[in-house]
Amino acid sequence: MQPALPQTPVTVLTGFLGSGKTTLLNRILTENHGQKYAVIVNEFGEVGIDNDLIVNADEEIFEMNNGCICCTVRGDLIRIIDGLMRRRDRFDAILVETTGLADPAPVAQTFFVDDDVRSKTKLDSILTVVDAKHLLGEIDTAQEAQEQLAFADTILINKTDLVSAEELGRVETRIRRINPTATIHQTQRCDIGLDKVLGRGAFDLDRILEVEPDFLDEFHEHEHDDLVSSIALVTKDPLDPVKFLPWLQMIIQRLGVDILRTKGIMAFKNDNDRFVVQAVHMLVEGDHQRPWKPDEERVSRLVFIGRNLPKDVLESGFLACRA
Ligand SMILES: Nc1nc2c(ncn2[C@@H]2O[C@H](COP(=O)(O)OP(=O)(O)OP(=O)(O)O)[C@@H](O)[C@H]2O)c(=O)[nH]1
Repeated sequence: MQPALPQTPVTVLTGFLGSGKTTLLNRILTENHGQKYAVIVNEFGEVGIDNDLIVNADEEIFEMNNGCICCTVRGDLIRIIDGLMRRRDRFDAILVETTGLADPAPVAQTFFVDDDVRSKTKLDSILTVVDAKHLLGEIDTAQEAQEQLAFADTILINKTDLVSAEELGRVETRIRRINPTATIHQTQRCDIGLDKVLGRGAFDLDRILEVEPDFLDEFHEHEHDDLVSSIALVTKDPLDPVKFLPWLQMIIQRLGVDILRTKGIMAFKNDNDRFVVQAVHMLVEGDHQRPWKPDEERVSRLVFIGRNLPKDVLESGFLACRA
């Protein structure tokens, strides 16, 4: 008889839109900790961008774009893990980054209710990243954000540079009302010793059963905020940065309450580098990322995620920024 292989540890990385999950993932993938991770990334919206924002590490990265991970969990996630497990000598642990709008319960549940997955993997931790600046404005309307906190065993209160000590205290108090036991760390740009968040065996099934008594039942119901949708804008024509950047600023100032998240990879005229724009509500960042590769098609992709987004206005404004 073959000796049983050790179960591969899995970390589920969750947190509301724009909280800092990819920032943490990039840290994990670039720091020198001697571990190799297989990464499963799920994102909201039909045009994939997250995969392009993850550092080009030598890791195995799988994208799941077709819908929300918590809804497709029975199919895609199980299939990907099954495929990974056939190559389990190539990595030490698995990271699953969920979309900002995912309920982590069905994701975590996969590691218990599917026999094959359960025998080969072990849920190590549900790690939730929080945007200290935006949490209090979002938490009452976003059921998913509450679920992400309730299920966490470790919480990073990130973006502490954007709030006062008093605001930070209010954020922590609110989190404690939802989850009194998780370990909480405060971070800027998710700067944390990785030994504090990975491989700690922090997941506690008994506690989860207290939060969600039907956690191990086969069909776990969960709800989404159906008003949140995404709009993807794409063009192969180069954009003029002198038109595009002020337009984006203006749109985000005007619609920033409803636009939860903006992400884009832009191809500007006479510019050999990819330009990445990101915004969480009205806070915008933009920078060159890396040169376009010779065989890479120079396509600009911009995704807005939010409520009541005026598609026609966004589309015509975007196309008017062509050089
Ligand atoms: N000021 C500040 N900005 C941060 C910090 N951490 C991350 N950001 C910025 O916040 C934005 C969102 O960060 P991401 O890591 O992409 O967030 P995410 O949770 O992966 O986003 P989604 O996957 O879209 O939900 C980016 O523009 C980051 O540069 C921080 O500590 N302080």
